[in-house]
Order: sequence, then structure tokens, then C-alpha cells
Amino acid sequence: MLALGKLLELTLTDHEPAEKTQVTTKGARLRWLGEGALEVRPAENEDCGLDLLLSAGIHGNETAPIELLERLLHGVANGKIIPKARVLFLFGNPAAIRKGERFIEQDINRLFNGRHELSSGFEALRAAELEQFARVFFSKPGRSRLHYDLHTAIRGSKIEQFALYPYKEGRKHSRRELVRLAAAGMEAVLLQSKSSITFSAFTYEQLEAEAFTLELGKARPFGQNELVNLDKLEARLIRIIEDTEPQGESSLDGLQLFSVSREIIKHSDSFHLHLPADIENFSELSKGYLLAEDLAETRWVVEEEGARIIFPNPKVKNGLRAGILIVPDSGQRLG
Ligand SMILES: O=C(O)CCC(=O)N[C@@H](CCC(=O)O)C(=O)O
Ligand SMILES: [Zn+2]
Repeated sequence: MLALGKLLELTLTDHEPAEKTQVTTKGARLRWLGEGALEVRPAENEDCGLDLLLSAGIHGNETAPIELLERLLHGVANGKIIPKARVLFLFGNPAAIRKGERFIEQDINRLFNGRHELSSGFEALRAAELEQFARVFFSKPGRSRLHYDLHTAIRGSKIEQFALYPYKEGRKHSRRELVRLAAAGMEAVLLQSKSSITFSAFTYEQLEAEAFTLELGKARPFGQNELVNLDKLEARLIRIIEDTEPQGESSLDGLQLFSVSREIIKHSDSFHLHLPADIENFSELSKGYLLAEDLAETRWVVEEEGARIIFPNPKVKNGLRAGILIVPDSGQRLG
């Protein structure tokens, strides 16, 4: 196995490899770009024209996606996967991965799209660095751009694997990408309805990539992910990397669509969320339900028909989202 194929080991031991570029037996080029960042280039004349960014470990305790990227990279490094796409592998928050924590000082996934400039500390610096890796990677004109930012969730979920699709004014969500996600095992897609400060929102809004946050199950420590079944996603990612996806797929069967109705923002320490601590993602909330209260008599009451809650978290810092209210979507506005 080429030393650069062991990106996770290098990252966990905070080690800089002596050799920064290596070539696989199949002619693919691996290039170490910095901590937790490795670019794969297909052999000469093999390039299918796709630039694929795969990130994981934006939250350090979300290990199943990190293990998945590690398997893919091993496959490339030992010649079992023959890349036709350019691929950038990124482990988002190395220090947090080493500690097995979601973050050290602050959540990196709230520091993109310029937010890092308003902050300080190493997570702000890392967010700027991740933006720069992505910006350089997606700077080649005339190529397709795809970004999957892989996560696992804090709590259990009625729908285990789903994607969040960022939003940009004037840009339509792509039906074709949803077909791809369905084939990759995603059971639902949440269409965002406003700009955001996450990594996938940055690559979608600023770098013209098709970009998604993928939620793949419940977060557990390394080696304890047997309940997170990533077989379908892994098989699809290998097909994307090798450019062997089937032609003419069009089915969205089994894929539920939702749109984001509102983000619940925690404004102060007085914020109180009226949900049981063990509530699952996608739990339904009835109209009229008092979901949360905050200072100055702010009340969050469910007004939407068919509303469900995801990512409820009253422990976030003030000013950040403490949950997302979603509603079923007919898919009529897909492009
Ligand atoms: O389980 C939770 O509450 C959070 C899981 C998680 O990390 N989700 C991402 C979603 C990013 C997005 O909105 O695209 C996050 O909160 O950063
Ligand atoms: Zn996460």
C-alpha cells in the first residue's frame, strides 16, 4: 500500500509524509496537499471530466464516513479502484477527529461562506483552509463538479440516510442528482430554501458544484459502526470515481422529498426546546404545537401542515440553529 493511501493514519498521528506525490500501479497520481487533504488524479487520458470532492470528519466524532473515505482511498492506492474522476479527499477537522469530539472550540460547519472571517481560533483557520482547498480543486473550467460532505447524526432517525441540498437564488435543484442519490441509498432529500454557512452550502453557492450534506446514521466511535450500512453509497461512489454509473437512470422511487420551512434559531440562554431529549429526527409535530420559547416572549409554534423536526439541539451556541422544521415537498420545482 502506498504511504499516501494511509491518509487517516497520517491524520490521526498528525504526521506529514516525506513523499508528497505517489503513483499507483494503475497510473493514478496521489498528491498530499496538507493535513487531511489528498488529491487523486486519473492516469493520463483516463480522465472523464468530473471533479469529485469527498469530505468527512467535519465533525470529529462522526467516524463511519471517515472509515468509508479511508476504504475508498485504500482501494485507489492499491490499484483496486481505477479512478477516472479527479477526487479530493478531505478530513475536515483533524484535531477533533483525534479527540473523537464533534469540535474543539466551535462547530466548523457554521464557519463557511465567510463566517470564519468574523471569528478566530484554529477551527476558523481550518474552515478558511478547507474553503481554499475546495476553491483550488474546483477552479478548472469546463468540468463537472460534485461535492458530498459526509456526516452522521447525534440522535436516532425515523429516516436513517438522507441528504441536505443547499440553496442558491436563481438555481434549480437538479432532478438528475436526486436520481443519483436514490441509487446511492439515500431515502430522503431536504431541499434548503435559503443560503447557509455549511461546507456544502459554500461549494454549492460559491464554487458552482452540485453539493450535498449526506447524513448516514448515528454517530459512533471508530470501529463501532457495524449498524451504519454504507454498502449502497460505497458501491455508487466507486461507480462515480470509476465512471461506470449506469446510463439512463431516472427513478426517484423510494426517495422522499422535503423542503425546509424554517430554521429554529437559539437567541439566548433562556431558549427552551419543548421536545423529549431522545426524540428522533423526522418526528412529526402537529399544528399548533409550542416547539420552543426564548427571551422577550419569543415563541416558536408549529404552523405548518405535515411538519417534522430534524437536528433538534438546544445546546448549540446562541445565534445558531437549534433545529430545522421541514415539510413534504412535491418536487415540482426541480430542474
Ligand atoms: O445530529 C445533528 O444534530 C447534527 C448532524 C450534523 O452534523 N448535521 C450537519 C448538517 C449540515 C447541513 O445542514 O447541511 C450539521 O449540523 O452541520
Ligand atoms: Zn456532522
